[in-house]
Amino acid sequence: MFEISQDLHPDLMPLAWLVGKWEGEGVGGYPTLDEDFRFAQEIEFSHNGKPFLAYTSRTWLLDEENNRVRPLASETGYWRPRPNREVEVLLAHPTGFVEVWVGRVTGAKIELRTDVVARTESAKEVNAGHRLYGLVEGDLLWAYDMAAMGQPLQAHVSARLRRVRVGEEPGDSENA
Ligand code: HEM
Repeated sequence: MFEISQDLHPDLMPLAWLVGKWEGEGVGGYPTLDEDFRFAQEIEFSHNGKPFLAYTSRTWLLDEENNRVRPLASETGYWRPRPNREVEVLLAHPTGFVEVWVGRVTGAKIELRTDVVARTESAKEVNAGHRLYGLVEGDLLWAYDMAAMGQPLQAHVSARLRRVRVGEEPGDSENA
């Protein structure tokens, strides 16, 4: 992630509440899966003074004692604010997808839908997505619905994350 504190670009004001590091737990499932699951998640939003946020998310399967059993999904990309509180998001997934998302920021809520989902020949069938992000009681809540594996758009995962760091951490690069 980016190195040192820079002033937040003014265009980022609608997204400023995301900047920092978040950790928490979530739940997931899908009609094509045998079992629902619980996961741990860490998200980081950072900036380097330019008008976009860099974003990474990592997740781990949780067992009943909240131990991290194995890594699950991860994703990385950029959040690009546009005029009139619109936002464009680019995401890449190690499972063979790249996505272009478009949406809108309304206060401390962001609603996104996929404009484009591209996938490699070996990736599973994912056709569209919808995401909600919101700041609730100081926590980041998010939910992801997907249309995949021949199923209509419906819930796949959702999570509630606590803020573990506000803004940039000076010397971040030393910890990378
Ligand atoms: C917090 C994020 C996510 C978590 C924790 C998660 C977790 C899981 C788990 C545990 C499975 C069951 C199979 C396995 O163990 O790999 C699964 C299946 C799947 N996930 Fe996710 N996922 C997440 C995000 C996503 C995203 C962003 C996409 C699409 C871009 C996606 C697409 C799929 C697909 C297509 C399947 C296969 C369903 C099937 O085989 O029937 N997931 N996910």
